[in-house]
This record gives sequence, structure tokens and C-alpha cells, in this order.
Amino acid sequence: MNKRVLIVGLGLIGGSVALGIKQQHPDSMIIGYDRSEANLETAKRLFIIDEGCTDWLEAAKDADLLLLATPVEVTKQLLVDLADVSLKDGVIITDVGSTKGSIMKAASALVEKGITFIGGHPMAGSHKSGPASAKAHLFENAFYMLTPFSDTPPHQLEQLKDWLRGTRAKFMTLDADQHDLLTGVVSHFPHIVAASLVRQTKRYAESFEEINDLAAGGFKDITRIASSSPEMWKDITKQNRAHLLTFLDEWMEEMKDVRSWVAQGDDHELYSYYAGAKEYRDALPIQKRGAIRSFYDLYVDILDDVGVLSRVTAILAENQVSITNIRIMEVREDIYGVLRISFQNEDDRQKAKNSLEALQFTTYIAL
Ligand SMILES: NC(=O)c1ccc[n+]([C@@H]2O[C@H](COP(=O)([O-])OP(=O)(O)OC[C@H]3O[C@@H](n4cnc5c(N)ncnc54)[C@H](O)[C@@H]3O)[C@@H](O)[C@H]2O)c1
Ligand SMILES: O=C(O)C(=O)C[C@]1(C(=O)O)C=C[C@@H](O)C=C1
Repeated sequence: MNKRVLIVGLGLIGGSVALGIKQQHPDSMIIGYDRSEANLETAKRLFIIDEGCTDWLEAAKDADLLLLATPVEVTKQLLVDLADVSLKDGVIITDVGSTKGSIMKAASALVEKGITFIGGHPMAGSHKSGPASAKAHLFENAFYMLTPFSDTPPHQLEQLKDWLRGTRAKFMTLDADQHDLLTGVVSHFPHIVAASLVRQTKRYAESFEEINDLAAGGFKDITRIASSSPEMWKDITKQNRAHLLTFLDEWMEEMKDVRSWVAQGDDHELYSYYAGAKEYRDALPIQKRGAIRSFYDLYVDILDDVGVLSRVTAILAENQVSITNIRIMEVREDIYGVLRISFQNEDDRQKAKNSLEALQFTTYIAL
């Protein structure tokens, strides 16, 4: 009989993992449940799931793999709800939540009953939500963190990795507290900062409307993640409370120093503040998706000319450069359009840059 996978929460992450599982395990039956009927319908329409269900606890009884992909406070409750359900022998339960400590605690009641729960967290995503944004390749080359219990049978950990292999992510096993510390630093705390920058700008925009037009590249780069789901981030913030309180205290101490250097106009301290940040940021790995996602993108200024798209693609084809994506960006639409062309590697990007510039196109590696 075909293996059955039940996915609860058919949003960006649940949908993307479902697509990844189906790629590697085309014979498995993927059943989905979502509290939102609209999301359930979209997931069916986009073939993210094979069928939907209305009673997930009933569907859980036949599942070989149960994946919880809801906001983390909901996931905690779902684990409690599962306590009285009689599940299939050998079932593996996992989740995709951005926090692990609280979830592992909530799962321990199931583990005490002999059920396997392995925490999971694919370390990639986006500020978008819902099944319509799900992509099979969302996690390609990203780290997929797994937090087994100390007595999780190794073959079940391997089995879970096999289920998830189609995501093409790289697995990393670590303990829950280590997970929450590390993701707190590089993901959760930056979301608080991004939201605070946007809120500060909004306050000024109430008096100076022009701010909305001036908020350009830098502001948009650092605040993209402020467009993420508030429900998801409220839950993450609650569950990683202890680490976030430490980071907030450390940040406020650092800001006190920065404030005094700004007040004094201290050249030396201000220079080394920015230089220290730049040195570390520039050295972060960019070859593969890791600390920074790797993009081999090239931006090309285009005049408002309908033929330009085919001209650019023709030039690249003539020079035997293959592209992975091409998109007209919305920026600077008043004067120019900008094309964003993505390549598989640096060589292709350089070849494209040289051939387009030879024909008087203006290109940029970053906008
Ligand atoms: N967005 C990211 O970048 C990202 C990355 C990695 C992990 N995560 C984690 O993945 C999980 C899901 O996030 P997402 O980005 O897919 O969010 P999402 O909003 O796109 O999807 C969440 C889905 O859960 C559904 N849902 C909420 N409560 C439910 C309930 N009680 N029963 C059934 N369905 C319910 C929602 O209707 C929605 O479809 C979160 O735990 C988040 O922390 C998110
Ligand atoms: O790219 C984004 O928009 C994200 O916020 C993705 C991001 C992150 O902080 O890197 C957010 C939460 C997840 O748990 C994992 C990834």
C-alpha cells in the first residue's frame, strides 16, 4: 500500500515541503489539512496535495509521516491534541517550526508513549505566506535542521531524512537549545530590528510624506522581512523569549555605545564600528546558500522598449550563456526598467556582463 503523508498547515513551508516530498516519493499519498478552507482549496488546485481532509486527527491515524507546518504556538497545541489518538506503528511525526525548545517539550508526552517525534526546521523561507507561494526548490542547498530526542532510533532519523531528501536541503542535527540560540541570533532578533526600523519610519512618514518615496534600496534590503506574517513572528518571539531577552539587552548596551560615539563625533570608534561589521559581513559564505543565499544575478538597465527583452535573450543565446530566470523589476520605472537575469554560476554571469556591455547595455551586479 502507498505510504501516507499528512501535512497540517498548507502554507509557504508546509506546501513547499509537500512538493519536495512528492518529487522524491511520487507514489506517496499526500493528504493535507488547513484551518483555512481557501488555503486547502489552493493547495489542491496547485497539486501540492493529493487530497484534503476535514478531520486531521482522524487522518493522522493512517499516516506514515505526519508533518506539522503551522505557526509554532499552534504546533504546540496540535502535539497536545495528538496525545489521545491511536497512531500507526512506526509513524514519524515532525514539524517545521522556527523554534525548537517549546516544541520538543510539548512533544515529550508523545515520545514517552513510544511515538517518534523529530523536530525539524528548514532554514530558508520568505516574507510571503500561503500555499500559492510554495515552491519545490525553496530549500535547495539550505540547511534543514533536525532535533531528534536523545533516544530517537537512528533508523527513524534516517527515514525522516529520506522523506525530506526531495527538498534538496542539507541536514544538520543539533539540540533544541543550541538551535534556538543560533536561529535567535541570525533570524529571530533581526526580525525584531526590521520591524522597529519600519515602525520608526512610519512615525516620521506621518509628518513627512516624502519619506515613503525616499525609502529606497538600503531601507528595503534591511526591512524586507518586516513584511512577514505577524502571527508567525508573534509565536516565534514568545517561544524564544529567553534568548531574545538576552539579545535585546546586549543590543541596547551596544546602542548606548553607538549613541555616545555619535554624540561625540568619535571618528575612530565610528569607523571601526562600520569596518568591523563590513569585514565580517563580506566574509560570510556566499558560494552556496548558507549564511547568505547565493544569487548569480545581473541587473540590466533597459529603456522602455518592447523589443529589449528578446534582444537581451538573443545576445545571451548567441554567446552561449544559459539563464535560470529573467524578470523585469519594478524599480526606477519612471525612467528605466531594470531586468534581473539569474545565472547558475559566476562564469555565466561574467560572460553575460561582458557581452551585454560590449553592446552598450549598462549592467550591475547589485542594485
Ligand atoms: N516563512 C518562513 O520563512 C519560514 C521558514 C522556516 C520555517 N517556518 C515555520 O513554518 C511554519 C509555517 O510557516 P509558513 O511560513 O508556512 O506560514 P503560512 O502562514 O504560509 O502557513 C501557515 C498555515 O497554517 C495554517 N494554520 C494556522 N493555524 C492552523 C490550525 N490550527 N490548523 C490547521 N492549519 C492552521 C494557516 O491557515 C496557513 O495555511 C511556522 O511554524 C514557521 O515558524 C517559516
Ligand atoms: O527570508 C526570509 O524572509 C526569512 O525570514 C526566512 C527565515 C530567516 O530568518 O532566514 C525566517 C524564519 C525561518 O525560520 C527561516 C528562515
